[in-house]
Amino acid sequence: MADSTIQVHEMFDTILILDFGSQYSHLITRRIREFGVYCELLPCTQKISELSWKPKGIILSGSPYSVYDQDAPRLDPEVFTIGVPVMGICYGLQECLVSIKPFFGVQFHPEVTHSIDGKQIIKNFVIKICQAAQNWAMSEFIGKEIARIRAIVGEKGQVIGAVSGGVDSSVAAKLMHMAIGDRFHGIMVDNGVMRHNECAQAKKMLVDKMGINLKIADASDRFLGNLAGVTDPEQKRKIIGNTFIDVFEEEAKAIDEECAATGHAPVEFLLQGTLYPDVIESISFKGPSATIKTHHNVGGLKENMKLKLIEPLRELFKDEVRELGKLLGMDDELVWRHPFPGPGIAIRILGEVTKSQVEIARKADYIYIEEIKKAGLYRQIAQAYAALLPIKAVGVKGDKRTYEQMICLRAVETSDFMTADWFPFPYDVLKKISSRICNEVNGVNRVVYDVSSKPPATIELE
Ligand SMILES: Nc1ncnc2c1ncn2[C@@H]1O[C@H](COP(=O)(O)OP(=O)(O)OP(=O)(O)O)[C@@H](O)[C@H]1O
Repeated sequence: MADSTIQVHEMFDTILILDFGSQYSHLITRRIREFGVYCELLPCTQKISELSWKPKGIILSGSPYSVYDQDAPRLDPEVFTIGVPVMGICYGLQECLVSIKPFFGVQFHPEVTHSIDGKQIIKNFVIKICQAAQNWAMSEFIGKEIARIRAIVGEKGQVIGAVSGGVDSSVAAKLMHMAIGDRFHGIMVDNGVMRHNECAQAKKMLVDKMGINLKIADASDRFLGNLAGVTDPEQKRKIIGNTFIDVFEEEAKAIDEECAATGHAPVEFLLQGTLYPDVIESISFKGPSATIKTHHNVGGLKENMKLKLIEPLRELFKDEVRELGKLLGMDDELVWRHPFPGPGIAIRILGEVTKSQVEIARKADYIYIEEIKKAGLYRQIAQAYAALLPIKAVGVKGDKRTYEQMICLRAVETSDFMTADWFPFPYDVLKKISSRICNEVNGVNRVVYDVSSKPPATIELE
């Protein structure tokens, strides 16, 4: 993003959290945002003199280190000289003690929900002591972000972006549309392994209702052609990833040529729906010798695309993106959609991915999700899908013996997708789903429910 443009921490009073590597540091950020104050997390190695902005207050996080460890991370002493209140948590508190400067501190984790009144302690510090304004709200963010995008892109700039139909890229695309209209060119790639009606629905919502300039590139035959004969999960992912890049780059080139032919500026920017957890993951302190990993959302786009990244959601958490989606007029269906992997149904069909296998998996998945929604359980479940197991078993339909494949249902509850439990469905719901799938999906005579937690299983099958 261009350095000269105004950043979010310049638009809102901001609390700075310096991260010493505690696994809870991101929770401090969440807690502060929850009571309407903007905050950002930076690694503890951040030099205060190199900050281009002034925080309203600084919080020093905990750490897996002891302050007595030889390679323990050290605080920049300037933290105490810029005239803002400082609060230390655990390790952060001990760092303050070493510095013998005025500060506030606690020797426990107020940010975790188990700490009684922990949130209140943080709130008192941020609002009463730092006097930070409680104006961090998505309704405020929209206008400011649109102004920021306009400043970055300029009067004539053209932007492209991959839109999956998921909440992140859709919200990012909508913001772009509001900021620069049809100078944003969205590309949705139909990879042949999307869910039932997915592209048509996305078109209805994003193009017809929200007015986003979105092209749906039908490359389904190309993807399925490249996947023919492939059964290895990693191979499948790789093929889909590479095909995606090829298609996206071809479409981007076509848009660029069209811009040139119509006398418009060339495409200079690439929109990405990166969220704050990705940013935290890439910048948080992982020890003195750890290298910093950069996160790329649309991974693998070739260097020679030479596009500047534009990431309007990079300061937001998922629930903030959902709130934004609602404010921007997206319906609940889109805002609350379960995550869907880029390689789509291809990794939910074990073995070879063919058109007919995709049809079976797609239909079963549609019925499954429809019944989950009817039972009012969709929002309680973090992710649910039907997978196709290419093993055959004997069954009987009508008076006839069948020898057909199996559908495996998966549904999990989780707050962070790092660990997950299988969802305890009421029996009658499972019964209805199973009966509908066996009756309505040709080629299937058995339905099983996956009762494995993560770990040792993963949420997806491949
Ligand atoms: N079929 C597709 N067509 C166009 N872009 C896609 C497609 N699948 C994935 N992408 C792009 O890759 C990004 C990462 O995909 P991923 O499946 O990890 O979704 P995500 O990060 O949860 O975001 P979203 O909520 O937008 O789907 C998407 O945000 C989008 O930009």
